[in-house]
Formats: sequence, C-alpha cells, structure tokens
Amino acid sequence: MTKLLIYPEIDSERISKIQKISDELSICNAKEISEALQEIKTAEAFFGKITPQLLAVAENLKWVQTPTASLEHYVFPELVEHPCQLTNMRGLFYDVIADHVLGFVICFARNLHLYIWQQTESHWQPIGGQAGKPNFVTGPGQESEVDRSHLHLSDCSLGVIGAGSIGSEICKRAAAFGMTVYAVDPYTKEVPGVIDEVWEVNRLEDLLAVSDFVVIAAPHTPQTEKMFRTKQFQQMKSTGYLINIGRGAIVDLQDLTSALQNSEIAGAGLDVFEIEPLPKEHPLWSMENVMITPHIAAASTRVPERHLETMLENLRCFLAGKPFVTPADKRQWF
Ligand SMILES: NC(=O)C1=CN([C@@H]2O[C@H](COP(=O)(O)OP(=O)(O)OC[C@H]3O[C@@H](n4cnc5c(N)ncnc54)[C@H](O)[C@@H]3O)[C@@H](O)[C@H]2O)C=CC1
Ligand SMILES: O=C(O)C(=O)CO
Repeated sequence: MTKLLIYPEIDSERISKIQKISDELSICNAKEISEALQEIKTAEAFFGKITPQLLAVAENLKWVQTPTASLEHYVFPELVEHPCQLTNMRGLFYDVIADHVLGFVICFARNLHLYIWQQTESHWQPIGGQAGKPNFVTGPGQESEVDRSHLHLSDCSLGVIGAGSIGSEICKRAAAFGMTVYAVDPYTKEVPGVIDEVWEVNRLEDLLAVSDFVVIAAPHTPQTEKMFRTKQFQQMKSTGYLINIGRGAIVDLQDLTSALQNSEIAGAGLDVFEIEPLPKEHPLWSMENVMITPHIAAASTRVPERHLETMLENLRCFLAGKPFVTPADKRQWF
C-alpha cells in the first residue's frame, strides 16, 4: 500500500476519482492539522500545503504535489534540503490566461477601458483626433496627421517575459492578430511557428525597448523578484503598456505607481499585485489607464478538471516509478 495524505481536505468527488487510480492506494483526507500531523509520519505522498511543522515529523515522504503553479508560498529551506520530489500545477492555464492577456491588449489598443469610464457618465466623446472627432477619415482641408490614440494591432509589438506554457500561448495569440512578437526566457529557446529565437533574459532591455505591450508570464523566483523597478519602466516605450499575470512580487508596486503617475509608461493591465488584495485606498484604483482584475486570470470552467488531471497523472507516474509530468525545482521555485 502507498499512503497519500491530502491536507487541507478536498471534496469527496475528487477523492473517489483519486481512489480509482489504484487499489494499492490508501488515502487520508485530513480535515484538521492534528490529524495531518499524525498521518504524515507514515505518508509517502502529500497533496496540499506542506509546512515546516508537517515536514519535521514526516518519516517516509517521497513526493509533494502543490495545488498551484507558483511555488513561492510552498518552498522553505527544510523542504529544499529534503530528498522528496516536488511537483506543481503549471501548464494548465495556458489558453485561458492568454485570452485574459489579449483582452487587456485589445482594450488598450481600442481604448475600450476609457469608453467604459465614459459610459458610466453617459458621455459621448471620441478619444483623440481633432476637437474630439477621431480623424480616421481625412478629407480636403482636414488635418492629415495620423491620430495614434486608437492603435492598429497589427502595427504593434508584444514582448513576453517567460515563454512557458502561458507565455508561449500569449505569443501565438498575439501573432494571430498580426503583432510582432518577442520573448525572453532562460530555458525556452523557441516558440514553434511564432518565434525562432527566444532571447536570453539578459536581453530584457532590448525587449522593453521594442515592445508596445510588455507581458509578464514568468514565475516568482529569486531571479524574477522585483525584476521590474523604475529602471525597467524607463527602458519601456513611454507609449508602452505593462501587463502582469505572472506574480505581483515581480513588479515593485511603488515604482509601477510612480511610472504611471509620471507617464513613463502609457498604462497597465494587472491581475497580480505585490500586495493582494490591493488596498482600497491605493492610487492605482483611480487611474483610468489601469485595468485591474483580482487575481482571476486563471478562472475558467475547464481549469478544475485539468487541475485534478495533473494531480492524477503525477500520481500514476509516482506509483509506476516514472518521471513526473510537472516536476519542479525546489531551489529555482518553478
Ligand atoms: N494570474 C494567475 O491567476 C496565474 C498566474 N500564474 C503564474 O504564471 C506562471 C507561469 O505559469 P506556466 O506558464 O504554467 O509555467 P511554466 O513553468 O510553463 O512557464 C514558466 C516559464 O517562465 C520561465 N522563467 C523562469 N525564470 C525566468 C526568468 N528569470 N525570466 C524569464 N522567464 C523565466 C521558465 O523558463 C518557463 O519557460 C506561474 O509560475 C504563476 O506564477 C499561473 C497560474 C495562474
Ligand atoms: O496556480 C497559480 O499559481 C495561481 O495563481 C492560481 O490562480
């Protein structure tokens, strides 16, 4: 028998699906920490939030599966040193988060976020153009200078930080809209059919300089923490937009706020924040060039079943002694 401890507890429907994997599996779905502390002594596998307290009494632990893709809240020094293997939930959210990002991009390109502010006041006001009239058509005697307040997406470029499962899907969708696409990543070398050469991370400055939309799709790691400070905002185009669906800790919130207040960048689409929930009094809430979603970019009807399937697939691998489908590096946090 192999013992799997689950803590915090999950619903009985998922438990019965897990149990179907093998008759040789004994599952403990612990409700209370006292029960988890007792049961982890003999468990070989753990699904949930491992803590130093739990790990300290685990005598037989070989595998820990986290319930999230990101690992910053799951990794601690004793776990790094422990011989157990760690798996995460990456690779489940690629399409839905890419859709969310393209939603931000299209709103900014077409000013939909601004028109929604106007709509709340029944205010009919074309943005940009001459005397409030957009000059998408020029006639005799009219000013022919191009009005750049509504962007043509296929003239725009998008740069992604982290071309993993989510990042590469963002690249594919942006390319389908005719955008020029760039990415930096320490491991991914190409995005098939879209980017022949993903740049090394030391070319971040180059990516920031050429991208109209800069998208963070990387994990929070010791290397990415505060990757975006004032210097990086100054390296972006002043007409550029930042979109962050990776992790809040990658962007210094104060520096981002100042960059927006000083018009160093044109706007931001944010799903994740250094402080969550974003405090009610934070100045970002009232900036009309900022779109905020409350860490829900992964919300979707399909994600729960993918979540369970990833867990089951890793469990099958564990029982069969095969390599996991989502192995994670405890030192690198992804
Ligand atoms: N907003 C939300 O609700 C959600 C956010 N996420 C975030 O998205 C992240 C990525 O998820 P997946 O694409 O599924 O993971 P993934 O593991 O497939 O991709 C991560 C990519 O980031 C790259 N990377 C690592 N260090 C980097 C660095 N220093 N600079 C640039 N790239 C770097 C990796 O090489 C990898 O290609 C997660 O770690 C999590 O933080 C994930 C799910 C939901
Ligand atoms: O899995 C993650 O890292 C998430 O942010 C889920 O929303």
